[in-house]
Amino acid sequence: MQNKKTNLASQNLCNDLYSRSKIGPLFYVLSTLITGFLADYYASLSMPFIAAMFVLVITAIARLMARPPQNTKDSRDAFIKKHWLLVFCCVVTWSIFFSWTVYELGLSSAFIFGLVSTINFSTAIAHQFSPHLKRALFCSLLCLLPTLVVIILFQPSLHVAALALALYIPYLLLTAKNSHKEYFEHLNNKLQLEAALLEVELLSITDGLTGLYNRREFNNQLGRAFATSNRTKQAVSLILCDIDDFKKINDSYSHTAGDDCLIHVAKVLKNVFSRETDIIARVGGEEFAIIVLSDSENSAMKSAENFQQLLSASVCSTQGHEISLTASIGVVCYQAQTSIKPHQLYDLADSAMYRAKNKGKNRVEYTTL
Ligand SMILES: Nc1nc2c(ncn2[C@@H]2O[C@H](COP(=O)(O)OP(=O)(O)OP(=O)(O)O)[C@@H](O)[C@H]2O)c(=O)[nH]1
Repeated sequence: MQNKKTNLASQNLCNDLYSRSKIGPLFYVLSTLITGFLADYYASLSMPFIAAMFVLVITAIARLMARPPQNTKDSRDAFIKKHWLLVFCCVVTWSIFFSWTVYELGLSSAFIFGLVSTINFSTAIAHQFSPHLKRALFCSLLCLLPTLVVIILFQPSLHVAALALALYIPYLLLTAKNSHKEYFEHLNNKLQLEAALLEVELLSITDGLTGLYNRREFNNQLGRAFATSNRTKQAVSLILCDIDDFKKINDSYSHTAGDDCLIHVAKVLKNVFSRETDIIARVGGEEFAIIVLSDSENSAMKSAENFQQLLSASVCSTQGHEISLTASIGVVCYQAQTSIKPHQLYDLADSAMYRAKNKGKNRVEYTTL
């Protein structure tokens, strides 16, 4: 269960990293283009500008194309590492390009535009990628610090901008930490809700005592089996089985012992009807139904007889008693070409089962269509 939750969390982290990373690369490319235009790098065919554009376009394509894997934890971990490497590449490229622009031009329209872009990028990284807090903070600072250092060392006229940037850093660190906390609170709630929904879904289709399907789900499954049979032209057999003299068991040993007997019957049924396509349901108090797909009439009959013999040869040990059980069983086989409805098949199996009761119980009766 814990493992499943960890897997779901890691899949969510992967998917979120990808979806939050989709738009960012385009802005790096756009901002570099505009800064380059404002700085007049087009006319001078500036090499740092061309190199930055080249790297940013390539990493943008790589970020968009590397979709999150859906299988193993190792492949998800590898995806996260690779994706972060690409984010790192974008940030370093922009950071070097803009620091160099600041170094070359000082105060200019390219500086103002680039500075706002730098603040935007560092904020977006710190918040959008806050699930991976350390990496997010590292890249966010990597975006800001080189520009800050260049301003301090080489552009004394821009020291006010450096002061604003320096003041922004602690604010960024604190809010990123909050985003990280909120992300995991939200993820935890989401996973808990999904798990609760799954549990409710499971409860709505199973019988609480035996863990088999309940009557409602049995009806759904029978409808589906009919549809499959009509499509594939394979036979569907329906087996109904009713525990004999169950009232006596309850009366002689207690209702709890009766419950244990029902669990015991479910176990024997699971042993006999163990194919993946076999559907076993508890359709009444001491009544069970089995849908056997793609089976010949004979083999469904054989399985039913096998179950009847195994059950009568077994004992249910409960509360210091060894209780013997038998069942009366009715079998009917549906061929796709026969024009009957699922509920009519059920009635036919039911009447076969009552024939077995009337003929002395602990036996299998078969109805031919
Ligand atoms: N312990 C237990 N008993 C149940 C449960 N559901 C139904 N029963 C009991 O199953 C018994 C069924 O009794 P009957 O319908 O008379 O059938 P029977 O005694 O098996 O007799 P035949 O069907 O003729 O063999 C009743 O006493 C119900 O109370 C359950 O979940 N647990």
